[in-house]
Amino acid sequence: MFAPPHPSTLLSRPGPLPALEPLRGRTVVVKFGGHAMTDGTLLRSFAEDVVRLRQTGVRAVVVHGGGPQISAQLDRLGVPAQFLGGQRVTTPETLDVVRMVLAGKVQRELVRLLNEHGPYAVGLTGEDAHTLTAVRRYAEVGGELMDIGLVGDVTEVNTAALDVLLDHGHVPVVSPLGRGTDGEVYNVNADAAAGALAAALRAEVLVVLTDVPGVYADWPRRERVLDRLTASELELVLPSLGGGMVPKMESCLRAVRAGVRTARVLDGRAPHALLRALTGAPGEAGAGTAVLPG
Ligand SMILES: Nc1ncnc2c1ncn2[C@@H]1O[C@H](COP(=O)(O)OP(=O)(O)O)[C@@H](O)[C@H]1O
Ligand SMILES: CC(=O)N[C@@H](CCC(=O)OP(=O)(O)O)C(=O)O
Repeated sequence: MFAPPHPSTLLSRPGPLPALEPLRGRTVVVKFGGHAMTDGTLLRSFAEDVVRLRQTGVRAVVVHGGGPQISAQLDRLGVPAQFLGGQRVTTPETLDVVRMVLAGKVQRELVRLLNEHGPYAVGLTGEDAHTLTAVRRYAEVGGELMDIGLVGDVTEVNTAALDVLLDHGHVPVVSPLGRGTDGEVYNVNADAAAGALAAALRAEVLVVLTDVPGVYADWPRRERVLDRLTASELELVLPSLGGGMVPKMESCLRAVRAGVRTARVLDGRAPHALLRALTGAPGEAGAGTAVLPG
């Protein structure tokens, strides 16, 4: 069986990485979930991988989450965190904290780590330059539509600012917030933001880094991970998925249906998980679940 190259081999020489050559000039959207941001070492290893993509001429876009980090901050402020249908109930007060944590803390930390390697990263939120336009979404609970506040669905993506940054060799780091045409700012699920961006940018690959090795076939049993699914197979599997996996797989489906060649969901808590995923083949250790056209 193929053994993925050890990260130290991947990173022993600085500069372009030959194994990434097929992606040169292509766009790769990486969603880094809050549950995968376990410690500083891991954030550093993630930043190294993204820089490696950039150094190989890959147009890399990072979309970050931060759900657990938002909940921790709300807890510190004594504001209860509440989710309905997998989305955070977002009052105006909660939105302030969401914006503060996403754009002021998580995004800043990623930008700082990426820029330790060179003048690469530029942070922005979906509000900037109308990158993400959103409309209020309601949660469906037991067949009923519930008001969950300032939570949005992405209806439009304007890639103009991202294109300029990518054309100049920058790595955009995008916080999942959206601008409403009604003058509101909306809290957008980070998986949904990443899927919409991957689709609009016609990315080659969407990588979703989370805290499970991929999609478990018999959830909630954690025995067998699916190594690949076509978009049509995924449509059949979607109703069996739970919790946080639903928006991830909906986003992968949206991206692949829009022309993205591969969407992958994998465990981002292993060092250099991103490079391993992009340089290995489906089914290999650490490669996660691949969603393919068809
Ligand atoms: N079929 C499934 N396979 C794997 N994980 C699943 C499945 N269904 C639900 N999950 C849950 O989805 C979680 C990942 O989503 P989430 O907690 O939102 O992470 P993130 O912060 O990375 O977005 C997993 O930890 C797991 O509990
Ligand atoms: C509407 C909604 O739920 N938004 C999310 C945005 C952050 C996110 O999605 O972060 P993860 O990827 O780490 O889960 C939230 O407020 O938690």
